[in-house]
Amino acid sequence: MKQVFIALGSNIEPRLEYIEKAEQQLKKDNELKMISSSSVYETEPVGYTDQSAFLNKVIKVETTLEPVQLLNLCQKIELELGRKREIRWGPRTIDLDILLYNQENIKTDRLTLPHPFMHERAFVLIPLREISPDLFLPHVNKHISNLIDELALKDRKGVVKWQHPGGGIE
Ligand SMILES: Nc1ncnc2c1ncn2[C@@H]1O[C@H](COP(=O)(O)OP(=O)(O)OP(=O)(O)O)[C@@H](O)[C@H]1O
Ligand SMILES: Nc1nc2c(c(=O)[nH]1)N=C(CO)CN2
Repeated sequence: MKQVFIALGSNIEPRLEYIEKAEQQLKKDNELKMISSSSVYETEPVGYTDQSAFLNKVIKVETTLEPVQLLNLCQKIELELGRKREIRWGPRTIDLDILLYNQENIKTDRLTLPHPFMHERAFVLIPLREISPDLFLPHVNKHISNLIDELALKDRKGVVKWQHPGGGIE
């Protein structure tokens, strides 16, 4: 079994539904077991900023799927949930990014692991620290908490635990 972290994001309504459906689809796969799941965070858009706020979370899974098989599964779920590739870093019903696959380093046309931007994205690091507070990232030689400390304050402030408008905290 390989330990894998996956980031989920959505900024087209119903955002929470897209995230929950993607998680359910992943859980359905026989070769994948859900280990833990962060809270849902509401996050300011990064990169292309003229778009709605995202909901983001990070999950930890164990899987016997090879990295490319896991990417295929993630992309199949993105397609099923109506994901269209229009603007780079633009609005999306669902985005599934593989952050880490064991400690493997991979660089092919289709897949880069660890995810090339994960160490600089507050919307990834903050939920990731919630479920893996002692994580060390060999590819940047840093602990997760050091990476978060190094983020600009405004970037950290752009990531807040999301309150479901109907009541309880997610
Ligand atoms: N670790 C990874 N996880 C998911 N996709 C990856 C990864 N590494 C490379 N890719 C490739 O990235 C391509 C573009 O993915 P996508 O359209 O989701 O990018 P994006 O989410 O807009 O931007 P970003 O890559 O900055 O998160 C995919 O077709 C996929 O082949
Ligand atoms: N807040 C936030 N910003 C983003 C996100 C995302 O998931 N959350 N995904 C992007 C492309 O992967 C680009 N920008």
